[in-house]
Amino acid sequence: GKAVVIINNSGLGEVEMDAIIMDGKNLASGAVSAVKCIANPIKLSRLVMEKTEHMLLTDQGAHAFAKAMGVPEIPGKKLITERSRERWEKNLEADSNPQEIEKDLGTVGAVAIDNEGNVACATSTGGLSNKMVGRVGDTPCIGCGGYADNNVGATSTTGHGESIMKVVLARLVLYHMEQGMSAEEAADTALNYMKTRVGGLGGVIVIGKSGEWTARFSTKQLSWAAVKDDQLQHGINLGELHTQPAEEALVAAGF
Ligand SMILES: NC(=O)C[C@H](N)C(=O)O
Repeated sequence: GKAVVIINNSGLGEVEMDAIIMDGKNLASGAVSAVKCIANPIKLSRLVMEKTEHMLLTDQGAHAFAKAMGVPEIPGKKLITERSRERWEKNLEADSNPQEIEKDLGTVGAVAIDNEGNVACATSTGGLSNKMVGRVGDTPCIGCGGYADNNVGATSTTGHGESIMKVVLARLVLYHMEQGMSAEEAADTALNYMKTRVGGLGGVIVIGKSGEWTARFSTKQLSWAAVKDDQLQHGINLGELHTQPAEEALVAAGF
């Protein structure tokens, strides 16, 4: 059997977030795990990267650091959407399947390249619904939730965290690119390995050092968008691809 779950967020309904950011130029990175009441965990991760000698701060120490840096705390309830609250409640029912990651839509990731060939990645998540208190997922772990190296490219991942950690998914994608695969081939090969080796599903966004990019996933959907030369491309389902001027999309979104 499984270990007895003593403390579970199922009872608390609170949000604990993990995040990472990485700079491909010097392999610097910063991460936070198990933080609550922080509006922008990636910004806090960036402060860990830029203002400390360390790479990952967790829980109480991360909060003390946030306070010292003047990062305000927000009410935890502000981080909870109606949809995620409903899911949490549904997962409390005896016949529920909280492990189902297909609907864990709280993870946000980004990869980028500038005109000097510097790449970077960032990932932020509330993790899996109804997880144990103190459970840290893949997202803040370097090489799992993300990795960036100017010599290869950058990746940000989403999906079943425990599976992602087993295969060190972000670094695995970049490894395949180092071995000569295209970004797309590398993403598919790594995701397929995770599926066949440990039965885990997920998605990755990838950018190569020469600017080629891809969004690939073994889950049913992945919401992705990319901007290049003022053109916006986006999709959700397999094979879905829309293109429009970025300017037009920004106006439509109210910016
Ligand atoms: N939906 C997600 O991406 C969850 C995240 N990878 C985690 O396991 O914490």
